[in-house]
Amino acid sequence: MDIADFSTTQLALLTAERNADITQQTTLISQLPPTALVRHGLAITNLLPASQRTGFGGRTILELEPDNAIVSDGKIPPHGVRQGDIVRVEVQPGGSATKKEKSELSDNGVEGVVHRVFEGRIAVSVSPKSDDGGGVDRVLTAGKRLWVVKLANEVTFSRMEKTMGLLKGIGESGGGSGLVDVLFGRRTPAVLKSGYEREDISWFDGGLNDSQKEAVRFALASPEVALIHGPPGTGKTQTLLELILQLVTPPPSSSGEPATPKKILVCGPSNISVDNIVLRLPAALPIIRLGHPARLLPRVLERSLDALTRTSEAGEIVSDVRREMDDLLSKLNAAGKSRIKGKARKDGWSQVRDLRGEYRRREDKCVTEVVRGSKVVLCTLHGAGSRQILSERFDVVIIDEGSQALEAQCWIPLLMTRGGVQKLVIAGDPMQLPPTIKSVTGSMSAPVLDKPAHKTEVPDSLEVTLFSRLLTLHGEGIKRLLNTQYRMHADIMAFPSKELYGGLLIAHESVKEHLLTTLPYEVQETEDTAAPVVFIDTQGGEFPEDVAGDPVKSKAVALASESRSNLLEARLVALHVKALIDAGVREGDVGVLTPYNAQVALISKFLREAYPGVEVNSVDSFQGREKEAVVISLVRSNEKRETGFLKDVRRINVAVTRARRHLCVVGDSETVGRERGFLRRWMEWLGDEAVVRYPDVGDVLGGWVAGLNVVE
Ligand SMILES: Nc1ncnc2c1ncn2[C@@H]1O[C@H](COP(=O)(O)OP(=O)(O)OP(=O)(O)O)[C@@H](O)[C@H]1O
Repeated sequence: MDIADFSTTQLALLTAERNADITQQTTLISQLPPTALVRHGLAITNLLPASQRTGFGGRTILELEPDNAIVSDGKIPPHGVRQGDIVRVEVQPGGSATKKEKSELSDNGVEGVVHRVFEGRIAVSVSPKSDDGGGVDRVLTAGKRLWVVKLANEVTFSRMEKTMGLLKGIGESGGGSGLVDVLFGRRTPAVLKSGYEREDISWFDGGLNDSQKEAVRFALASPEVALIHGPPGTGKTQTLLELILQLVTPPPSSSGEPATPKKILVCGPSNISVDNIVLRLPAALPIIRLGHPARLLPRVLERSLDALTRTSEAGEIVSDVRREMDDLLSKLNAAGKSRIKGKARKDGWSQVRDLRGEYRRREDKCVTEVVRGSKVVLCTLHGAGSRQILSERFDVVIIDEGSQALEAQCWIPLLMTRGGVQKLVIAGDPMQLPPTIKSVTGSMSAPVLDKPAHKTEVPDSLEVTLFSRLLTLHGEGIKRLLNTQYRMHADIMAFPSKELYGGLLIAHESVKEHLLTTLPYEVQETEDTAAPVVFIDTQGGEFPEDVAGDPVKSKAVALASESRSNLLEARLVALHVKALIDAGVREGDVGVLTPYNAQVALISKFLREAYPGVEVNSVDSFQGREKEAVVISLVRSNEKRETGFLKDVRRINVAVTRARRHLCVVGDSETVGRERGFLRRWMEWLGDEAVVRYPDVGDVLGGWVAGLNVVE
């Protein structure tokens, strides 16, 4: 495949995606009133400044609280702003503000990352660069109510574009390193050409199953590239942990010579994917987790740059500068009579800027020392482009959850670090959901599996992941399948295994027959708790879907807000949840999943009061997680037999494979089964293998509200 062609196409696709992202966000922000933006999870209104201090990297941490004149309990009302989101803090426009006034307020705001979200407080971290224009000061001294608006994350795009630019340069100059050539099919991977020896390995984790051991062996032996295919619950992370330990503490060679440990960069598409590994690595291993402290799990912070630089000697000098800066900031922020004004204020801010520069320089030096001393560096794929590791050289790059990463993201650790990466190992599962794409481009945008048709074909959609492209390019020989899963009852696993994993999945002894009735606490045996799979079939048209959404004309807004729901089906779901909980299943062990956000909202409303511990979520947001009992609401039931979102087999796969001991599917087999292929076969399978119920609409309506104490 031509490298330059590939990167040029990627650049065009990334531009389209960036534009779609910005258009959607800005259209929503400019067209919807603040209340609707809050409802869409895009903003928090009515805030006041509470405090300001200096955080890691000289960032200003700005804390905001709800205005007590508006909220009586001191709590921020429900919102969708999460830790790690990129936001702008602005003076809140009044109800009658014109477009021009709104845009001025926006220009005067300041951008940052959400550092922490508490019930009654939100902390935003503003980098020195984005505060160069004095935005924090302007916002804080405005004396007005503030709001926080979520922004499209453009930084991610710039880094991917930069990386694709580098790749294009490599292509135009006629080729790359051994690894780059293998990744584009210009060279055959050595393991495919000459095979490899199955060496005896002394395992750190003796409990690995045979397929996991084989995957580690293969990844160690392959000089350039190895794919580890991990279907749901098969221990991808467990396998990668072993691989990491083997790479950093290799056994001596056969002649007794000590082997050179490899320096490894471990990445994942999300912070949580990286933190999951950090938490499971031995405490004695010198590792470092890079990343914005705002985005790391609290338990991971002690292995973060922030913590490790503080505890080093050089870190003490850095702390002195930080203290000096904080003193100055608190003087500048003083209100009332002691408020510094005029020239003194201007000089004060210029001194803060100088101190920030000094702080960063010292911190950089300290960071370089800490990174150099770590055998394993862990960060997001995006984070691998951060300046803290630009000058580091890594031997091996390991990517977890590779099927959820854009290919351009995967190139960041390979090209943005100092060069010389010899080997790439990717763990993933192309049968689960790929990264979410907003732009509609190319033939691959239809909900099909993300495989290019031919090995020389340049992918025309961002949905084609590096994992899948490499599989098409080099064939099955380049991957190893983890075949034993430790999550699902064998009946829950049966359909996905047969349809999507060639019937190769095995349910481990420990889970193969487990049911809700064998949970480690008491659960009554009922028709529901004794069944691994239940299908509540609403066929017959008496449980029709609705179209929900804000009455907004703009197409972008409509697209972002339109969703489907199904009121009667939501009631059936709630009834089933009630039956499980009445039998003794704990609320925290039950999850409700549905592809549609409107249905998530509806079911949440039904269950919130009675069962606050039951998690209701969209399928896409629940990927990577599990519950003992999962109830799936399929929503679609219409005369046109449209199935929309459900068509993507990966979405159904993710939904089904979240369940450990009990799966209940609620849906209309006539609508869903109309779709030829996978969906029809699924409906047939459920009809034959599950405990099937045909609900009566009268039963669902009558007496139900009183029974569940529902808040409608
Ligand atoms: N060899 C093994 N023996 C016993 N349990 C195992 C083994 N390998 C993995 N597990 C267990 O299986 C579960 C899933 O493992 P892990 O989190 O590593 O899988 P994963 O493939 O990364 O998960 P997901 O499908 O959610 O991405 C964990 O509870 C883990 O402890």
